[in-house]
Amino acid sequence: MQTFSGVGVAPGRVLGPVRQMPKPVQEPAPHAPGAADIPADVTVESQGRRIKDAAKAVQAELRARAIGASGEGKEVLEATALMAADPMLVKSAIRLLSPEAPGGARTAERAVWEAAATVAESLKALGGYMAERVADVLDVRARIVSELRGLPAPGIPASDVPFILAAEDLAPADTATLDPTKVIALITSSGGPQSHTAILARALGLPAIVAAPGVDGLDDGTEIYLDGAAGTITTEPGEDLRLAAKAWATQASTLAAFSGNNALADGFRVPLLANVGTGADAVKAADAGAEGVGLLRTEFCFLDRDDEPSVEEQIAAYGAVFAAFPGKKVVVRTLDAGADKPLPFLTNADEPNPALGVRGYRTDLTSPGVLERQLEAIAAAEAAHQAEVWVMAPMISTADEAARFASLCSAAGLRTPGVMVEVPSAALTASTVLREVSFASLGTNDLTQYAMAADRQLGPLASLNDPWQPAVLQLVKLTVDGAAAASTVLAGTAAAATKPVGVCGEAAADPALAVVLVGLGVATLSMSARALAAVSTVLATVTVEQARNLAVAALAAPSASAARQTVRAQLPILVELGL
Ligand SMILES: C=C(OP(=O)(O)O)C(=O)O
Ligand SMILES: [Mg+2]
Repeated sequence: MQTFSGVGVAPGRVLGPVRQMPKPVQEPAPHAPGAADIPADVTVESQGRRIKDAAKAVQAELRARAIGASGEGKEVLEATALMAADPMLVKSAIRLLSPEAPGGARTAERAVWEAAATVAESLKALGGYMAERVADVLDVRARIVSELRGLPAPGIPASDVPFILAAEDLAPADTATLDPTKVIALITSSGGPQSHTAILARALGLPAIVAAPGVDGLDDGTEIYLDGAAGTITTEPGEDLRLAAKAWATQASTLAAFSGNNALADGFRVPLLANVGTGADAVKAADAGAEGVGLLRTEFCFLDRDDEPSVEEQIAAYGAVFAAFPGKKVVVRTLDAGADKPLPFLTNADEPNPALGVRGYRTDLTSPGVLERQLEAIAAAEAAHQAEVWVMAPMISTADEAARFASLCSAAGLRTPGVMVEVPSAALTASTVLREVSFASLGTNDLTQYAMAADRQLGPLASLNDPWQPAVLQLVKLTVDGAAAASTVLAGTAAAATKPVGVCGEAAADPALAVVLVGLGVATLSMSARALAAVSTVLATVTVEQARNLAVAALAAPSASAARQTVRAQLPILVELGL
């Protein structure tokens, strides 16, 4: 028996076989003309056959997976399968094997790599629908090269049986193909509690542990037990752990669904909203009872793009979200590109320190016009739907930035501008920042990383990267107090109404921390739809006065773990529900 420990980021106790996420495909070395790395018995013909066979094998595999898939996933697999046997790709790769090819003969792997790059370039130049196929060509290229090398195909492994996905870390793009009926839990050797692996796990309701060194070395098929609340992983689980997993499965299915009208024990209303990335997410969130959307991560609509989406494409993407929430609030966040979410048309991949770089609202400095076009699209989508649209900018650091963003919103006809408070300077100066806008939403993921100077993606810094850190709770309090002060200063003016402060960082999805946030004066909580039921069930057990007392206790604690323990000890429902 072996045990591993990491940081539990999504609760749940499950048992199952491990499947490792294959490592990303490395670019084959360029073949230097005249170099003797192609053995004499390897003929152009034999290499050509290898390429054809590899392309056919990839196509057959994708077709087989398409048969078992449905909806959007099926379409993607079918389109990629077609691309795999594209004669243009195979023929141009075979041409590059010849010693007469410009630059000399290549290895089969290198020939496929370069031929696909050329196909991708020409598709990109054609623009529109063709340009959207670039990602498929590059995916096919990686699959054919892996097949030639005898390595497993890149991406989330296909499997007929449910499994626990192990990886070093997951990129946001990997997550598009993750099938929650097959992947029952996630474990990673690196990644922090606020990394996108963690966010995804919570969105899908999958138990997850990050920063567990060694788990990326577990053999495929090894049976493990994991406890996502405790952050522990055990191989060769005994009868006691099997029973624990069974008990959790029974309990999880009995948690009451969210009623869609969240209130504390004394009737005090705290609307629970959802964090979404696409129209499909929004539909699921509405079905789960979300009272609106507290964070539409617009960059998630365009993560696979390397050019700016047109205004029409944006209108369609945002409209799909608004359509799911007629008459309800939808808070749209303008593009938050950079650091863990690069968008090639906005961010520079060579920045030495991307988390402190040109990201979020700051990309307006280097790519002027993109923000205005996005606001135009949001306003047009709003006009076509019934949702009550609020708009906020990510990574606002100063009152001047807030004022400029508000004037851009007003020029676009958007009436409710706001800011994310995720940079400590914005929390510290909330009383002036909030004078410029109508609301704030605390992004506790980034607020924690910047307050603690700890990269949110780094496993070894996970204990610093904890929103229970009293320093982070102080910044939440300063923001709420600043918003109240801004409202008082503006008393008697048209902008005097109380400026609401919500939370849309992952802190809101932790039911115990949600109680503290409400006690600190936060007006709304936004989270992945999966967390709504647990958070509302726990909030319903406290009055606003009790929540305030727990907030005082958490603020006074000397450490994150002491704050967590103090509060959890007062919330017996957590143990009852296994949270
Ligand atoms: C909600 C947040 O935004 P993201 O996780 O997308 O950076 C945050 O930083 O808390
Ligand atoms: Mg953020």
